[in-house]
Amino acid sequence: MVKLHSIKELEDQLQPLREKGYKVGFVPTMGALHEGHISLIKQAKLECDHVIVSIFVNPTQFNNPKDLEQYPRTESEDIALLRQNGCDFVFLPSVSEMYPEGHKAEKVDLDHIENTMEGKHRPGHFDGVVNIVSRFFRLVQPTKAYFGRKDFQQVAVVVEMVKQLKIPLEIVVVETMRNPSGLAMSSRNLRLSEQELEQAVVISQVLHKGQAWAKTYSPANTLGKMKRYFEDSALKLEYLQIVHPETLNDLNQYWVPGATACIAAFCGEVRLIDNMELVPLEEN
Ligand SMILES: Nc1ncnc2c1ncn2[C@@H]1O[C@H](COP(=O)(O)OP(=O)(O)OP(=O)(O)O)[C@@H](O)[C@H]1O
Ligand SMILES: CC(C)(CO)[C@@H](O)C(=O)[O-]
Ligand code: BAL
Repeated sequence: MVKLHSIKELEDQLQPLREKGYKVGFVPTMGALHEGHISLIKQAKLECDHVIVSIFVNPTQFNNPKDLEQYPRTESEDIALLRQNGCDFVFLPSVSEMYPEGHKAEKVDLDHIENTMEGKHRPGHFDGVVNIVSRFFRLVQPTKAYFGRKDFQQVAVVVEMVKQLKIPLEIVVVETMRNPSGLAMSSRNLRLSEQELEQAVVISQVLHKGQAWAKTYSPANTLGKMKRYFEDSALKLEYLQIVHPETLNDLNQYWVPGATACIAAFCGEVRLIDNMELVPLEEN
């Protein structure tokens, strides 16, 4: 595996591959890698000739400075894991490499998908995501880029961004990997105590309950039941919404294919997100 720190090194390695017409798969991450990230890399290896992973804790997408400061950083373990899993290149740029003086973010109109859930509760978050992901896409120029469904709204934002900026690549969405307890794998899980790890399971439990209730009740009534169930937990709910999979509008009376429940909650000081499709296609 080749370690790359500068844009010049990146370009020197990738340009010859592009000229030969190889398919390049790109997996952007913020490090503290776990099996969820590895599933993205495995998918990329199946579909592409070369796989490049970036590790960059992007300061512009953190609305909370404490969250940025405490974001887990495990670079040497990450590198070992990437080697074991056959990653070809890892790009580890510095902040000044990604945001040189005079850097201008590309502009995308996210109005309808940004003003809810993560966008609403983390002001500026998706501007930061668009800023860095568009920059990575311009530099890496991958054939395909891989994102986890765990960050459901991020996928919608990136798909919209690629459409508006007309970036020629395919976005591949990979299912959420979970611990045996059901808890969605997440780098921030590293910040949970043993007790919090157990308490956090209520997030996936309420989503599964929602799947069952959705068979009988309307979206609004399902949501009410889910919220009441969650009230008894040790976690503090930030939002729980049932949304249309493309517009991200809240659903009320009627189900649509792909209707998805999205949740953000604090487990102690750690903010966790998860989501689950409540109504699969074949049931509509
Ligand atoms: N459990 C998971 N299953 C599948 N993909 C995942 C999972 N967790 C994260 N990813 C994906 O990995 C990519 C990089 O995410 P990131 O490095 O932020 O990790 P993370 O675990 O989401 O961290 P955190 O949520 O604590 O920021 C994103 O596309 C994200 O959706
Ligand atoms: C896509 C991403 C790497 C951009 O910093 C980040 O938002 C993430 O890890 O999901
Ligand atoms: N995986 C989402 C990145 C973030 O929380 O900023």
